[in-house]
Amino acid sequence: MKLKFSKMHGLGNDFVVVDGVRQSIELTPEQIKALGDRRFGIGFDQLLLVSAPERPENDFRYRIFNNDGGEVEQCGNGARCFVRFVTEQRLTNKQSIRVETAKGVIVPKLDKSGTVTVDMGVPHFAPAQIPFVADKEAISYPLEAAGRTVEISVVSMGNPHAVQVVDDVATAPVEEVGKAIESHPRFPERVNAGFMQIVARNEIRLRVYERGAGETLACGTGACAAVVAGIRRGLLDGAVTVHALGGDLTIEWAGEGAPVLMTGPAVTVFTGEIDV
Ligand SMILES: N[C@H](CCC[C@H](N)C(=O)O)C(=O)O
Repeated sequence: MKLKFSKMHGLGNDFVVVDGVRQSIELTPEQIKALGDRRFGIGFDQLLLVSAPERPENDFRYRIFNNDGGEVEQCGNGARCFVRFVTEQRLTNKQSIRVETAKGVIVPKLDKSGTVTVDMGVPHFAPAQIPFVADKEAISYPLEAAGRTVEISVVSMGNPHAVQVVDDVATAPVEEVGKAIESHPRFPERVNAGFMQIVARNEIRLRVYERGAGETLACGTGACAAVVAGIRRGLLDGAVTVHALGGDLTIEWAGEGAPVLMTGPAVTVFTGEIDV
């Protein structure tokens, strides 16, 4: 079968985006892993599948697969690429679209300058995916990982994040500690591990060891989770600039019960087709 796709990225977090509206697509986890291989396949951090919505009031459905083949609930950088994709592919002429995900509806908006702002929904702090927080929700928790005790905040943006504050992201043990946190027994569905350096009350540097993909150049939901954790810890306020390895995002959160707004770029590198 010929699979048409776009290769895209949000700050170097890269994606293969597939139109599942005009193509009927069924990919197994093994096929997704093979497509994601950076030597033998196309290569990506995540594969994004665009399809028709289940409810009439929404415009699209959005399925997200890490390059380990596993399906997950949410992807922030992918949401920005999603709206650029459906616009470029003339699947919609709307500027702002309602997109169904596994954990609720997000609303990406493509503005004239090509920047995208996404309402990423309301963060949660005792998600069912992470049972140990359910009965004693706190701002942060001690966690034994890779032979050391770290203090993590748990934030769900639909997908789960464990965020810690470090003195300097450049020297943070992201590979060793991130890997240990990602597959820690306290996270039965695994977790994304964020390492945040506070630069100012409206500025952080962030690295994320992503569940199912390893460290990426940027993580949109990770940036949302880090800013929410920083605000809850009393370290950040207002609109926060997040410096990821691949570039900058702006994250805004007005506090408990409010949605998180993420603004940043989305780039199409090339389109192609491949036999699967
Ligand atoms: N690795 C994540 C999915 C991709 C999230 C990231 N690429 C983003 O931009 O939010 C997870 O397993 O929950």
